[in-house]
Amino acid sequence: MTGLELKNISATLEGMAVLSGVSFAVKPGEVVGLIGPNGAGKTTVLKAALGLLPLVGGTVFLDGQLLEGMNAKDRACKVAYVPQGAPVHWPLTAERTVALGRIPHISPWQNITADDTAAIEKAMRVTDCWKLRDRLVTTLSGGERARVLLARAIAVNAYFLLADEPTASLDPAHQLQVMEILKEQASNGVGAVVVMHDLALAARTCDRLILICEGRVLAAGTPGHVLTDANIQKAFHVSVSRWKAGGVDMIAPIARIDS
Ligand SMILES: Nc1ncnc2c1ncn2[C@@H]1O[C@H](COP(=O)(O)OP(=O)(O)OP(=O)(O)O)[C@@H](O)[C@H]1O
Repeated sequence: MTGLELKNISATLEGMAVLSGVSFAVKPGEVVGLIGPNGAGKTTVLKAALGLLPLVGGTVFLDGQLLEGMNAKDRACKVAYVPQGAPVHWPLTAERTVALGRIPHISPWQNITADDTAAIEKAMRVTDCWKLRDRLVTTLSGGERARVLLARAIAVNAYFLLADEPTASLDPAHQLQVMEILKEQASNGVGAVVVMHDLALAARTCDRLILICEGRVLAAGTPGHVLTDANIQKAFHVSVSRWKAGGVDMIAPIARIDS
């Protein structure tokens, strides 16, 4: 597996240009943070990388192959997705919800195998939701549901994991845990792209950051290269404070800057 590569992606939604010439690649074994202000186009980038969006320009390659030339089952086995906001539509148990992650691997009319059952349990244990397995997902808290949906994506055993704000509704310990899980997935060869708004968490946990602003890549590279005062001011219209705590570089917004 060589990587997931977006080349010069442009997309228009309801007549409005949403992405313009977005290019970046994710390699197996790295965690890439996708950051940027609300409405910048981060979710749209993930949808483009999943082949869920008609593009007006550009190409997505998965392992050197054109994504649009691959069938849906193949794509779904290779790239897993954690959607934003932990939406759930059916009153399934948490375990059955996670089992949905195995669908791309199951042939029509085939029952789930011991491998599927093992993948489901493993994904639920690493995301700390095995104890929730018999609960209906519709009765779970937002944070519990978010962990179940992360488990569903991990259960796919895909080469790439695209997660849209998987830490958004989590308490501090579970935020750190989710990032640790993504790093552990990466150490096993998975390439992860994670959308996040917490710049300090992104800086300390991602190998690289891509800063999206108004549908374009404003900066890409190491957290130190991307999170400059100038880039943060341009993208987020805030000034930040930086300090070290317990050997960790911290960064927090301190004031809005009117543009
Ligand atoms: N289906 C759609 N039809 C029309 N416009 C859309 C559609 N989906 C997204 N957009 C617009 O595209 C732009 C980018 O949206 P996107 O969801 O990718 O932003 P984002 O960076 O993920 O934002 P956030 O941080 O708020 O989640 C926004 O202006 C949004 O209103």
